[in-house]
Amino acid sequence: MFYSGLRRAAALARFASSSRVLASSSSSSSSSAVEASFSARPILAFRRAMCADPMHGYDASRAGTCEYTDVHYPDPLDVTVPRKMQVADAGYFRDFGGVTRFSGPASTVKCYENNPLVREALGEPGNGRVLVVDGGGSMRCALLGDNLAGMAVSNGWAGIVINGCLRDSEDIGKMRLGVKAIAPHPVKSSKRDPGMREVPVTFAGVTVRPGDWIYADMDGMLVGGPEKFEL
Ligand SMILES: O=C([O-])CC(=O)C(=O)O
Ligand SMILES: [Mg+2]
Repeated sequence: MFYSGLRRAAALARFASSSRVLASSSSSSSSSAVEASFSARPILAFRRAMCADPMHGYDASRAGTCEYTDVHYPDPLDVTVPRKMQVADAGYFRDFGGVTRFSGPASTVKCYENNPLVREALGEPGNGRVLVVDGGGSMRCALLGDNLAGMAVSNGWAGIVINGCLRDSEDIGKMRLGVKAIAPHPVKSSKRDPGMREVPVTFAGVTVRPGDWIYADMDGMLVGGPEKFEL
């Protein structure tokens, strides 16, 4: 306890002195991009200072769901405050991919216990998109497996979010792909009923329209609308 208190105090002192250096040099014409980003990003600069401590191994440049909600989801209890983001219900998804932090514009599939359109979508160039599959929350079969997930990786999809199940979860966990789903299930889905592409889908307390930006990490999932957010 005592040592961690000292460590924190040292990190705070480093943060204070680095902010003084940056503040005094920011008036000069030689301000670097780092200094510019410091003034725009005090929270990230603070994290960077904390990270100078080798005991803290977290990512100093993180801009994840917590930082986005701090800025764009101002008062969680005041329902009259306008929101720029929707936040998915807690505990709805589990992370299954080898990547847990991903973002991109959504492409959507709506289907029920059938996955031909999931295959069709993942066979297209992903260009960093996130495939959002509303499988109606069925717990009776899997809408994604290792073959389809492998196609997603090869075709450049950033991630897949499934309101339903997947299989081959051990293999998917080794892939360079973000995947959120409800649960694993060993049974594959039918191939008879295609379902629908690029329609609005609603689950986990959020509505995703095609083109909406998805931000996902281990803390949750945000839907940011058609405009991409940068911190
Ligand atoms: O084929 C399916 O429907 C799911 C599957 O197992 C895979 O993608 O490997
Ligand atoms: Mg399989």
